[in-house]
Amino acid sequence: MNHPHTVSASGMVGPVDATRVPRYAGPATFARLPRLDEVSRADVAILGVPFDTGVSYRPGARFGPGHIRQSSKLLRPYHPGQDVHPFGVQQVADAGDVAVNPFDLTEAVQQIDDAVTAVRADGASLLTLGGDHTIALPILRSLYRDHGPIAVLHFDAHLDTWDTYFGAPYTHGTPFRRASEEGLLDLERCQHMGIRGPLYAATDLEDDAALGFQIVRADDYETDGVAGAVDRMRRRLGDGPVYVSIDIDVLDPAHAPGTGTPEAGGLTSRELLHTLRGLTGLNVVGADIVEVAPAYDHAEITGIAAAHVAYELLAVLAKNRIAA
Ligand SMILES: N=C(N)NCCCC(=O)O
Ligand SMILES: [Zn+2]
Ligand SMILES: [Zn+2]
Repeated sequence: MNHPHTVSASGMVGPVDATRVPRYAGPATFARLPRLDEVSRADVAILGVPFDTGVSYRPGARFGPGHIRQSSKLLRPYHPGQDVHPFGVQQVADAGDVAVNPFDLTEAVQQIDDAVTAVRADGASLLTLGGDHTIALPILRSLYRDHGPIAVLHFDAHLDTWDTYFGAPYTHGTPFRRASEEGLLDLERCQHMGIRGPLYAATDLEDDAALGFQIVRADDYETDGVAGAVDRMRRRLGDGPVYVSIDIDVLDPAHAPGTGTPEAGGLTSRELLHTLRGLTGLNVVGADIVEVAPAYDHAEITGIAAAHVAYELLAVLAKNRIAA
C-alpha cells in the first residue's frame, strides 16, 4: 500500500501526514520519510548500518537501525526550538540499510566505506544509524577523501581511543585511535563530550590527548552546566569541517538503557539535545548515532532518545542550509 507523502511549499517530499494516515500504519522509514529511491535526490540521507561484530560486551546493536526507525514515528514536521522545518527546507530521505558481513570484520569495514561513499556521491549529507561504534572508522575514511583532516565531535561515556581488544584493531572501543593514526583527524579540533566511568589505566587519558582529543566530562556538565559545555565545544571545533559521532551510551542508563556498555552518571536526554542545538552555524559534514541495542530497551526509551537526537541534528543541518 502506498501512502501519500506531504510536499512542502519548496517541493521537498516530507513524511506521510500523521493526521491522515495513522502512524502505526505508515511506512517503516525514519520519521515516515520517503525512501531514497522515491525521490530524485536527497540533501540528507539516513543510512542504517546493522552491524555489531565489534562489540566487547552485550551484543544487539545490529538491530539499532530498525529500532530507531520504529521509535521515530511520532516526530512532527516543525521544530519550535529552532523555528525550522527539518524536512521542509531540505530533502531528507531514508537510504535503507547496508548489507554488512557479520562474520568478517575487515570486509564489513570496507563494505561500510563503499556504501557511505556511494550514498555521498550524489551530494547527500549522511546521517548514519548504527550499529556499534566500529562503523565510525570507515565513515571517517570516506569523509577524509573529500574534506581532508576533520574534527570529530564525539559524544560517549567511553574514550574509544583504546588500542586493541584480543589483539583486534577494529572494535567499538578503538575507532578513534585508528582514525587518528591514519591521519583522518584534525588533531587540534577533536572533542569528547560526556566521558565518565572507570578506565583501564591513567595512561588512557594521556594516550587520548596525544591522539588529538580534549574532554568535556559528564562531571563538567554538573559544574559548568550545558552552556559551559557548549561554549567549550564551539571554541574547540572552530570553523572547519566537523563530524558528529553520538554513542547513545553518553546518556545515563536511565535515559538510554538499551545499549551494550552502559555506565552510570551520564547526561540526560535534555542535556544532549540542548548541546546538539549548540552546533548551529558550525560546519557539520556528517553524523552517526550508534550503540542502540533494543534487546535491553524498555518502552522505546532509548529508541525515542535516538530518534530525537537524529531530529535535532536534522534541525541543525536545516538551519545551516537556510543560513548558507
Ligand atoms: N563504544 C562503546 N560503546 N564501548 C566501548 C567500550 C569498550 C570496552 O569494553 O572497554
Ligand atoms: Zn560508549
Ligand atoms: Zn562508543
